[in-house]
Amino acid sequence: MSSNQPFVLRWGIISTGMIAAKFVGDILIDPSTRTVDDVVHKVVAVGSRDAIKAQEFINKFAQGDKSIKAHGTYEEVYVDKDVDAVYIGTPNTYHYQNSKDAILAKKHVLCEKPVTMNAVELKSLSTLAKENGVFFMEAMWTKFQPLSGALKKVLEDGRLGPPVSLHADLSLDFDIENLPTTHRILDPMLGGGALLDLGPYLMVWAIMTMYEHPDNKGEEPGHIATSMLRTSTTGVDASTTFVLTFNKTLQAQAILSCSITLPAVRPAGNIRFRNGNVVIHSPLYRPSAFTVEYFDKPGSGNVVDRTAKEFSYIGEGLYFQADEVARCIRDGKLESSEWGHDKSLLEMKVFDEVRI
Ligand SMILES: NC(=O)C1=CN([C@@H]2O[C@H](COP(=O)(O)OP(=O)(O)OC[C@H]3O[C@@H](n4cnc5c(N)ncnc54)[C@H](OP(=O)(O)O)[C@@H]3O)[C@@H](O)[C@H]2O)C=CC1
Ligand SMILES: O=C1OC[C@@H](O)[C@H](O)[C@H]1O
Repeated sequence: MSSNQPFVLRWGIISTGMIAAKFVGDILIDPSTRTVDDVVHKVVAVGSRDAIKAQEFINKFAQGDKSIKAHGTYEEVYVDKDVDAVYIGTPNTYHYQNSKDAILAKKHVLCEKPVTMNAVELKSLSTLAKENGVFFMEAMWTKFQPLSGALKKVLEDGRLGPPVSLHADLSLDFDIENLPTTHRILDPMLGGGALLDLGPYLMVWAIMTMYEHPDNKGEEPGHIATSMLRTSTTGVDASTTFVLTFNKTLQAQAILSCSITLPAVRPAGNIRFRNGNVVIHSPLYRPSAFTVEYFDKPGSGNVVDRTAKEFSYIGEGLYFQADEVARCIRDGKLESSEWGHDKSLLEMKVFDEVRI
């Protein structure tokens, strides 16, 4: 329960890469700027494989705050008694081991997407987190943006009827011809490729529009079809398309594409319902707007009512997921009800099947 004093969550940051910097920049923004007054975030430690890098990171992204400890190993963060929760921003293939080490040290964990490399790893972490009584969540920040909450309300009010199809495309041109093959997006040893990098966002849209839809009653897709194009250099997938067919309680398909060699498509998502459409703006990981269209009668395609909803906030919007972590920990929850282990597990199971 909230009291007059905000709940302070003390974070330890694992790694000093690009997204760790953005995460720290965001959680240090005054929560009142997003009308949040019940939780606040404090960075108390940064861990890098190199202590000098950790200190440089603090100087650059946390205004050189002298109260933040710079650790030269990740292990020092896990055992730091001042740390409540650990944020993991390492490459994909390290998520399992880093999360496991943090959980065994009894730290709560927010781990970057994709949470693990496969379903087996995730199941093991999920069990371990529960055994150790700690909160564990994939950093699926899109789910916690205000736009996602607003869309959920639109879907739940029932006026659109059941979903029929979702076409979603998240493409980003990484200019892979000019990247070293050791870059995280190309290197199989770091979990490179379009599916693992961009696929989690496609899954969040399929989950929001179909898996979570009240008419779906929690059923997983009954069929998955897939196709991949691989890079000639390292063999990771350059472009992947997969189709999830929800044929148990819904009669609906999510047609999902991602690419690391193509520019973004606009709009990035189109959800079709019996009674209308929802158009999602690009980029799918942080859309700033969606448009809801209603038909004159079911199935007609004749739009008679159109409403655009726009969202803006300062920073990147990575703090909304951190607020969820803080509230769950404050309230003694081991999982988020919005992005619990079941949803990450569905993502991992789908990815396992897509890669067969
Ligand atoms: N939510 C989002 O919007 C985004 C999420 N991501 C996710 O974040 C993760 C990291 O991506 P990003 O920040 O772009 O990656 P970077 O390459 O910029 O940073 C990764 C960091 O991980 C640490 N690290 C540990 N082991 C290795 C290794 N063997 N090789 C390279 N780095 C290593 C390093 O920190 P140190 O040297 O300090 O130990 C490094 O700085 C990925 O899982 C990705 O999917 C990425 C971009 C955006
Ligand atoms: O999570 C991500 O979102 C944005 C992209 O820039 C990035 O490659 C990806 O990891």
